Amino acid sequence: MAEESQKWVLMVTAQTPTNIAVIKYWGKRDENLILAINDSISVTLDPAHLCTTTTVAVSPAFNQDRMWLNGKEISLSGGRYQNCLREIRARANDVEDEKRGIKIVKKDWENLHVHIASYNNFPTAAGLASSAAGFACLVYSLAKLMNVQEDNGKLSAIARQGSGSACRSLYGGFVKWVMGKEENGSDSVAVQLVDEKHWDELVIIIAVVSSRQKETSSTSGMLETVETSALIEHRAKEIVPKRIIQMEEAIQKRDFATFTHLTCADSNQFHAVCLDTSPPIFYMNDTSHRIISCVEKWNRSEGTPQVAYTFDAGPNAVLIARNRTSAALLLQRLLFHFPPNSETDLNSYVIGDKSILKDAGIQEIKDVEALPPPPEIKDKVPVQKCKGEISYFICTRPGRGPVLISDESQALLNPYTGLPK
Ligand SMILES: Nc1ncnc2c1ncn2[C@@H]1O[C@H](COP(=O)(O)OP(=O)(O)OP(=O)(O)O)[C@@H](O)[C@H]1O
Ligand SMILES: C[C@@](O)(CCOP(=O)(O)OP(=O)(O)O)CC(=O)O
Repeated sequence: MAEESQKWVLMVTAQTPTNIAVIKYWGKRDENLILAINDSISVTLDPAHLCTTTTVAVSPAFNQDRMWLNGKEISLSGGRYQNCLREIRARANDVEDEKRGIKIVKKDWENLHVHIASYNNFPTAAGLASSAAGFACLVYSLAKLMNVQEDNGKLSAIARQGSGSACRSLYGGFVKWVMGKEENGSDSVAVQLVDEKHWDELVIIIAVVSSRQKETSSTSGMLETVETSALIEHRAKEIVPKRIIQMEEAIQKRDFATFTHLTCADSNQFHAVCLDTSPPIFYMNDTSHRIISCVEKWNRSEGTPQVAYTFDAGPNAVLIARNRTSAALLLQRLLFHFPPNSETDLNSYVIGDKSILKDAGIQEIKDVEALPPPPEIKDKVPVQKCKGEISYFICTRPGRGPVLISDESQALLNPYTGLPK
């Protein structure tokens, strides 16, 4: 280590996407290593709309590992953070910054401490998979800082130990988490099925459902399911393996009808095993059910599916439309059924890729008010409008995997002090 200049701070900043499973992970065979009881498949969401940015720094001046999440210091003492930090440190290599005269040799990493600052550009712990983007970004940025020479597949096995779903955020496009067979989890890794350009006409609309409900965390929920549900074993052993094969084929062929059938069926089965848990776990609420019925009615009336729905451990709907035209028609339907509260402006009600709103012919609130009932419900009275049940919509698309951010102005830590800016 360059003893003469004890004050240097070396930093790396990275950005990592979140992901939504279309074949769900639910249930572990090892709680500590986070090993799943079935394979899962997800789509990575465009980091332009939902992502984590993390800056990691090392300096001989730091006397302990510290982390700030969304500006607030949090403890790193939890087992999941410790497992990720230990696994990354064990793979660290020599790092040299010749210009600044900094040299860290492999064994120095055992004694050097890190500072971590992370920011989610979407609500944390709100059922939008912040832990997935968060742990993927933590592992990816630390690996770059410490010159870890492993590919993203190997890094995914470390991110997995932070949160299972995080392993799938190491890649863009469609990603499979292979559950693996090894007891030490070395073969429980993420693999990219196709990149984000393969099926780029898909449009994703997330309905963030207003909810004051206290939810059961995914971690404890899936543990209770494995312990008490009679259905979960059948799902993991018989149903999911077949669906994984079919889903991979549907993705390769861009077969939207099969994709929709599998995505909706798997989401519904995941919620069915939650209901089969004792005590039962309710993640979806009445609003979620209303969204399902709106989509089901529309898909049925069209003959060919226009949109797939999937729900994680919460009431929020993730709706995957076959193309921009279907996405615009979907948004019209969603805004018809779920108009914003009078105090909410349209600009903050539909966020992300607002061009979908334009395609839907909606520029202002009066355009929402003027929306006619969708034809598939026209003759069925009374038409139900549920004002204020949705907090907001995020329009996005499949996106890329992690990237390094070289623009230092975007770093979250001060380059001289290593403390949050
Ligand atoms: N940017 C981040 N960096 C590191 N850890 C994070 C980050 N964001 C979230 N986390 C961790 O994830 C936890 C939140 O995970 P939790 O599973 O409760 O919510 P979620 O992932 O947003 O929702 P869900 O899993 O239901 O989709 C936080 O308490 C924190 O420990
Ligand atoms: C419903 C899910 O979103 C469950 C995600 O569970 P987590 O990855 O959050 O759980 P832990 O591994 O205990 O951290 C489905 C999925 O993402 O596959």
